Amino acid sequence: MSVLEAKNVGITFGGLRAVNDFNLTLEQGELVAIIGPNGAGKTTSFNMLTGIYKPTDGDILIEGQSILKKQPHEISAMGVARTFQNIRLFGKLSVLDNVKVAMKCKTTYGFADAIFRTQKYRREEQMIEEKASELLELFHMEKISGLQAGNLPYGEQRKLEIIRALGTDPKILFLDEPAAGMNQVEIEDVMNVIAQVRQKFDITVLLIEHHMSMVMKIAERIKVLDFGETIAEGAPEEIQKNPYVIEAYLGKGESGQ
Ligand SMILES: Nc1ncnc2c1ncn2[C@@H]1O[C@H](COP(=O)(O)OP(=O)(O)OP(=O)(O)O)[C@@H](O)[C@H]1O
Repeated sequence: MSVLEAKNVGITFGGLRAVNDFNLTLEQGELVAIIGPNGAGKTTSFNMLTGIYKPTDGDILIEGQSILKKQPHEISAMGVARTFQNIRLFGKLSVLDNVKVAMKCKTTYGFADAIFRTQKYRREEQMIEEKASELLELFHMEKISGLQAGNLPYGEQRKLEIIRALGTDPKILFLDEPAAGMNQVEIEDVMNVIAQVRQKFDITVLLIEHHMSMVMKIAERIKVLDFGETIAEGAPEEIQKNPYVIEAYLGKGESGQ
């Protein structure tokens, strides 16, 4: 069974057809990218796939189950995690606490357990602390785990967002422009992080990215949107040669960033 299946999905805002006839199948462990010019419908598609927007038509299945009637937190519990275009960390909290907060959705203790610090509460809190520390170690951030997240360099904040998303044990990770605003060194770093995520966690990754050189290197398959329509889908080498893509996107001076 596919991890995710979007069938003829579309959404209309007022009179504007933002995404039309969007179809996508993700298999376990795949890394797929969505690209397209500004306003093409990439983020809107992400928002539908993660349950933030309800499509006007079509269906979205995660492991065979429709998400259309589910709330975002229920979809998250089905194994969906995402990062956003804009950084959404708790700037005043430590790096470690940021990861721990993201993992709270995995706890089963109640309010009373927390107030009375029951054994269940202490056991789960310790498990979270250990797992968050392991994740930070894996991505070489353990030495800065006590620093305030808001004081980290930009690239490290973006990396921390990916680690937070991983803390929820996702089956599918949606990354919305993980390399936005990064310099070349930071881009290389985030590419390594994504490669490591796939090696160590066997999860499916769908990403939106404007840095074409990065997309071409790491994606196995690319879907290209333009004015809400899919204009091409295929392996990076096919996409690079596709005349519609060149006209819509690559030809507008956004390649090779
Ligand atoms: N909540 C909304 N209400 C009305 N229109 C919207 C809404 N969200 C998106 N749109 C419109 O839908 C279209 C697609 O926008 P979207 O943000 O998905 O594009 P994008 O490909 O992610 O662009 P960018 O690369 O600039 O982030 C745009 O015309 C946008 O103005």
